[in-house]
Amino acid sequence: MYIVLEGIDGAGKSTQINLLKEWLESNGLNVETIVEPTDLEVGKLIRKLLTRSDATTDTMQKTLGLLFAADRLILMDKIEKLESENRVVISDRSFYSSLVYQKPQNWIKEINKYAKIPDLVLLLDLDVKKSVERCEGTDEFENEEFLTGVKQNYLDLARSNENFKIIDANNGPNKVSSDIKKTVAPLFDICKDCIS
Ligand SMILES: Nc1ncnc2c1ncn2[C@@H]1O[C@H](COP(=O)(O)OP(=O)(O)OP(=O)(O)O)[C@@H](O)[C@H]1O
Ligand SMILES: Cc1cn([C@H]2C[C@H](O)[C@@H](COP(=O)(O)O)O2)c(=O)[nH]c1=O
Repeated sequence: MYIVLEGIDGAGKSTQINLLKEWLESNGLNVETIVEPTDLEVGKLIRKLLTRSDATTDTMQKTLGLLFAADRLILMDKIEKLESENRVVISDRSFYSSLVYQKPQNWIKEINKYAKIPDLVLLLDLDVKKSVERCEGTDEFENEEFLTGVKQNYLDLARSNENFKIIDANNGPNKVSSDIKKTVAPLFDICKDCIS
């Protein structure tokens, strides 16, 4: 099972991944987490480029699109292997991030054609103002105008992809966590009504 958490910057993905992992493990499942961009060479280069003042220009976005796709491709064999060992793979972001942050969409789809489609995408939907407040502002993407477009792109994707579930990320971390558990529980035959 390949579960992905998506959302604009600061939506609470890493907080919720930790809580979800702990809860699934307490229910007897083996869980492995992964993060995009990775901490491998390409991922490190991406993190550096994200702080450049020209990171949102058309040319740099295409460059980043290619780098994100390459960084992601390295992870695909690892995900397959973990799944074959019956591990639940929870990922912080996926190719859907490229579809909403980079463009043009058809080209992004093409260069990500070998990326694995997640079984479930939990879209943490947060108000853009809250996102900007939560972020440190080190990356060029962390501004209200850019993230307003990204949030809309996510909602459009959620509408056209059945593997998406929208979670209201404006609530406190415990409420967000219980909403996520209720969404995930049926996949593993865990009692939904036992979640507080
Ligand atoms: N539900 C919540 N309510 C209020 N603050 C939260 C909530 N969830 C997370 N935070 C805080 O918001 C900040 C960003 O959270 P987190 O790192 O989990 O988000 P993220 O989506 O992984 O961020 P990024 O996209 O920047 O990696 C942290 O300071 C975290 O403590
Ligand atoms: C995978 C991926 C990520 N991004 C952007 C989204 C964020 O602004 C940063 C990643 O940092 P975070 O710690 O997850 O906030 O990169 C992107 O534009 N395209 C992608 O494919």
